[in-house]
Amino acid sequence: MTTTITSEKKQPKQGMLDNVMRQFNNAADIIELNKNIRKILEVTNSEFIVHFPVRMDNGEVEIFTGYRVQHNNALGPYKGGLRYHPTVDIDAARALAMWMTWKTSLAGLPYGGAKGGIQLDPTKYSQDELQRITRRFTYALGDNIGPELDIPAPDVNTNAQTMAWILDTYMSTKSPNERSKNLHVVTGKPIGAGGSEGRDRATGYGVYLTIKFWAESKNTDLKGKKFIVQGFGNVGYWAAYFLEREGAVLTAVQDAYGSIHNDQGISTENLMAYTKANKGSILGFAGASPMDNGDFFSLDCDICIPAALGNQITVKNAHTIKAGLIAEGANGPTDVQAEEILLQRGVDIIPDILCNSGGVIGSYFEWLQNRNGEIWTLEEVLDKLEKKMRESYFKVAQKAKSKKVDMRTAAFIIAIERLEETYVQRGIFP
Ligand SMILES: NC(=O)C1=CN([C@@H]2O[C@H](COP(=O)(O)OP(=O)(O)OC[C@H]3O[C@@H](n4cnc5c(N)ncnc54)[C@H](O)[C@@H]3O)[C@@H](O)[C@H]2O)C=CC1
Ligand SMILES: O=C(O)CCC(=O)C(=O)O
Repeated sequence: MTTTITSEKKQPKQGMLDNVMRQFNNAADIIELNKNIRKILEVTNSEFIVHFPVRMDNGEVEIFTGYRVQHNNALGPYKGGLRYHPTVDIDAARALAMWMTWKTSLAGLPYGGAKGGIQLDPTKYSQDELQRITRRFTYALGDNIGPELDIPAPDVNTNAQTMAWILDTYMSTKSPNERSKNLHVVTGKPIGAGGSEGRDRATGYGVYLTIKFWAESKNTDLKGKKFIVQGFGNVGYWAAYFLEREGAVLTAVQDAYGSIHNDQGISTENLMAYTKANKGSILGFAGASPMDNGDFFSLDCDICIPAALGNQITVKNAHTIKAGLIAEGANGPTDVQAEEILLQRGVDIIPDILCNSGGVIGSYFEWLQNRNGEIWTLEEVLDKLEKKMRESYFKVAQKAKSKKVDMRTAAFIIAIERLEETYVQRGIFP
């Protein structure tokens, strides 16, 4: 099934899809992208919507809806995470799949872009139920995913365990002789199930690295800088952990349950230990005071790291942000109008497709190891990741300077130009 995404002029809808289309069109206009290639990149290649039944612990059967959108595979197999959240729908999956295409292209990976997930609130289900839901979703997707076709990974509310269930289910559909050739059908697996050292922290480490490169280019030190983090999951925690090790001070955190604040500093390790014992919630942590969610983004700080959901920084709060840098750990946290306000106010933004690209780069390393029968050390993985992220960061900074555009537009230009070159070289649109 192929579905057309209409451009923002035809579809004046707010949300992540509107955002990514505006970002794409802005960069495509600047480089006067070949109109035929533009037509291709404006649409998704394939979209799968599956409804599947799962038996709950109480014996009742519930029907779930899952999505997988494959945006583009000109550069290689589709790649991108799976999200379990009530906001997952076809438009969210389309937007997130498109961001993956730009992200993998920018990072110079041999991948295209995809994303998907299940529309559900995982807090309402037991671990056993989540396992059955994940396995039935994997059967429903069937051979529309695959190690050389489309490779899922963790995203919001999915993790290494989810990937292990997918791997196990997918492998069970293959003949015994084929099973070991399918280890790279998902990345972000537990180490014992074929995962890579360092993939757990790769996204947050990458967020930290881009902030470090920003500081380098501004000739400033991260020591003593105050930062706030929205989302204290995989990305938010690891970003905070590495920044804290550099001497920066975490002063506030917001998650799905509420917000906490301590100007003297919040220990990332203590907070993580607390949330693990507190069903994932930061609320009640003794090392900080609760605060209103509405005041979170306007807190006095140097660096703001949105690492939760999309469309969090909007025209409603962009004027109040005090941070001089926004490092986008999340996908699509800043909407286009908010970005205009922030740029006018001189706030720097490290865009998502650069800032959080450590995750998919880490996934690429896992995929390569599985494919080649190799096992790399944590040190090797983090070294290679730093090298790749440094290259991407300064390429974007250089492009922003030469084209006199902001970092996001520069990142999009690099990503789109790589895709354009591929199509032109293949001779499809001479
Ligand atoms: N996990 C990965 O490797 C990558 C994740 N990302 C992006 O990073 C973001 C976070 O992903 P993960 O850390 O993996 O998810 P996660 O599920 O590990 O953590 C999500 C965090 O966000 C919080 N949250 C959820 N809704 C919220 C709300 N309305 N307000 C404030 N906080 C809220 C949750 O309580 C939790 O602390 C997402 O946008 C994801 O797409 C991007 C690249 C890779
Ligand atoms: O690791 C991956 O393959 C993709 C991670 C992801 O979903 C993202 O970068 O948004």
